[in-house]
Amino acid sequence: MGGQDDAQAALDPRRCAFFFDVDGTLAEIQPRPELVFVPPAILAALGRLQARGIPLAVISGRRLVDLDRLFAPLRLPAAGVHGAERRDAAGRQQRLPVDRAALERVRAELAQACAGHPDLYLENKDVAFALHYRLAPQLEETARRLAEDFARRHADLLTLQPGKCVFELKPRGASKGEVIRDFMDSSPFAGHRPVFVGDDLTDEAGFAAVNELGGHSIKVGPGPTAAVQRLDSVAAVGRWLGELLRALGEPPPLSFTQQTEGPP
Ligand SMILES: O=P(O)(O)OC[C@H]1O[C@H](O[C@H]2O[C@H](CO)[C@@H](O)[C@H](O)[C@H]2O)[C@H](O)[C@@H](O)[C@@H]1O
Repeated sequence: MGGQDDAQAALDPRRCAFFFDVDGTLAEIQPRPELVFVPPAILAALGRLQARGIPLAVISGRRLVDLDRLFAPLRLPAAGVHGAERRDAAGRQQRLPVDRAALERVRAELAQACAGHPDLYLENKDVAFALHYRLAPQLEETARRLAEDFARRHADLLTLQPGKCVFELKPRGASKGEVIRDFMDSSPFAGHRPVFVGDDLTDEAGFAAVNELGGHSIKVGPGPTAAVQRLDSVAAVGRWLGELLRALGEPPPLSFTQQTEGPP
């Protein structure tokens, strides 16, 4: 634990650029994707860090349009769909080139394949597809087989990305590690020490990237990881954000104060 404590103590927020995964990191996992919300105290903390000029971005499997809804009124630099969509700090958007007509054919084929399994939830992200089995855990193997089959037959377009109760088909070349590297080459991130906080398998590429760049990686929750520090929960991420604000001489949002200091 001493190593982790030292690593955390060494984090001077003025010298860092922060990258955050969303589901399971800044927001609690929910039974369905559309039920997710970012706790107000976390939104407030991100807003204050951004207002202080600390470079930060969210790096998510979700689409940019969904991220803007989740983080409103903030409009953060962001990568969506595991890095396939990007918006830099100046608001410029970029997308990995994809064959939309071919992806539409895949979507239709997947929808047909899932029609026999109404308890599987197929999330359509335009350039990626997520097969969710959270509400039907008995269908895990069915979802895995379907996703593996599609990934094999459409390997020119899509790559398999397993996650929490989900098998995703993401565009070839989409990687959280690559997108963090790209952000680190651009203003206002360049010259800072990258810190990435995430919870899931897709985040391991991000942990590897920041480790290689001499940065700091933080895994939320249990499970094997390349990250060098661990936080227990979304609430712990919230308290950690509060510590960053304290280091900047700002009071943490009220609910973090209550969580960290306990009853009066
Ligand atoms: O990279 P992230 O920001 O963590 O996004 C990963 C995926 O998150 C969502 O699915 C996950 O969260 C859902 C809501 O809590 C949960 O129901 C599901 O089981 C999880 O897999 C989202 O729906 C995906 O599109 C994201 O790629």
